[in-house]
Amino acid sequence: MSSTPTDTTTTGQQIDLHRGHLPDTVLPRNPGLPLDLDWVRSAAVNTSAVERRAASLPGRRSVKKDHQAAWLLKAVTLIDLTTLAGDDTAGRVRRLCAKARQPVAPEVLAALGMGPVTTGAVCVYHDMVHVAVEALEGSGIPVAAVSTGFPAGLSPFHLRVAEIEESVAAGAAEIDIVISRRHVLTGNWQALYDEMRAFRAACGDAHVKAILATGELGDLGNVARASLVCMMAGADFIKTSTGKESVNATLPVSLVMIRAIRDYEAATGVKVGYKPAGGISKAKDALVYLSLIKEELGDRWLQPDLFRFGASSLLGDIERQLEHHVTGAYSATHRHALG
Ligand SMILES: O=C[C@H](O)COP(=O)(O)O
Repeated sequence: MSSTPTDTTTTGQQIDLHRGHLPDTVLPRNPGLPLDLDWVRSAAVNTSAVERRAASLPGRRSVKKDHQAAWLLKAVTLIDLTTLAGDDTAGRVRRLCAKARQPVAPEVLAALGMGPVTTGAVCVYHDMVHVAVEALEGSGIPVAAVSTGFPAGLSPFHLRVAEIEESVAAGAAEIDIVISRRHVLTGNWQALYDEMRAFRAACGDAHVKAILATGELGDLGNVARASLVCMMAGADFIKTSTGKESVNATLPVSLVMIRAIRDYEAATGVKVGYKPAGGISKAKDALVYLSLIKEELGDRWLQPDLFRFGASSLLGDIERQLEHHVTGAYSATHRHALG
C-alpha cells in the first residue's frame, strides 16, 4: 500500500499523521482573561461569505487522496468515542472502552504499515465515568464526562457545579459542560462568563470543553460571541453541540468557531481546542473537517490536545473505509502479480 505516515501541508511542511493519541506535551489549561465586552460586542460574521466558503470545502483536495488512509487513521486518534444514551449500561461502556483501546484491527494497521493507535478519549455520562476509568486503566486514554445537566443544562446551578466535581472525583480528566443558551439569546454576556468561570473552577485540573449548542443560539453572530466569552472565561475547548439538538455540527458554524479560536490566539497567545460534535458519522465528512482545521488553524491543531470529533458512529464508517482501502490495495497488487 502506498500510504506514508506523513503528508505535506499547504506550506510544504511535512506533518506526522499517525502519532499516538497523546501529544508530546499536554497543553496547559487556558488561564482565561477578564471579560472584554467591547471585543465580544464587536464580533461580526459575514454569513453569506461563511456559507460560500463552507460550501466549497467538500470539493477541495487539501487532504491528498494518496494519503487518505493515513488521514483516516489520524481522524481515529482524534475521536472522543462517545455513548450518551438513556439505556447505557456498564457492559456497553466496557465494550466502547475496548474499542477505544483497539479501534482498528491489527491486520488493517499492519497492511497500512502503521503502528497501534487509540481514540482520543471516551465520552460518557457521569454515572458511567467510574466504569470507563476502570476499563481504560493503563491505556493513557482519558475519560471525558458530560456534566452540568447534559444536554439541556437546566438543572439547578449548584447541582451542575456539584456534578462536575463528582465527575472529576470519579476520574474524569475532561469535562464537557453545556452553557445556558438563554444567556446568549438575551445577550447577557456577563452571566455566560460568570457561569463558565464557575464551571472552569469546579473542573480543577481537568480540562473543560464548553458545549455551545450552536443549533439553539439563533445566528452565527451569537456563535462567534459565545465562543469568545467562553474562551475568555477559561474554556480549554469549544464544542459545537450536545448531539441532541435538532441541528448539530455544521461547516458554517465550524468556520465561525475556528476563526474565533484563531482571533483569540492572535490576541492572547492562548491556543484553545475545537470539538465538532453531533451527526458526524461519515469518513468523508471527517476528512473535510480535518482539511478545514489544516487550512484555517494549521497543523498544530491536528493533535488530540487541540482537536476532537465528538462522535458515536464515525469510527464504524472509518473502519469500513480502511478495510476497503486495504482490500482494494491487496486486490490491485494481486491483479498486477497475475499479469
Ligand atoms: O458529543 C458527542 C455527541 O453527542 C455525539 O453525537 P453523535 O451520536 O451524533 O455522533
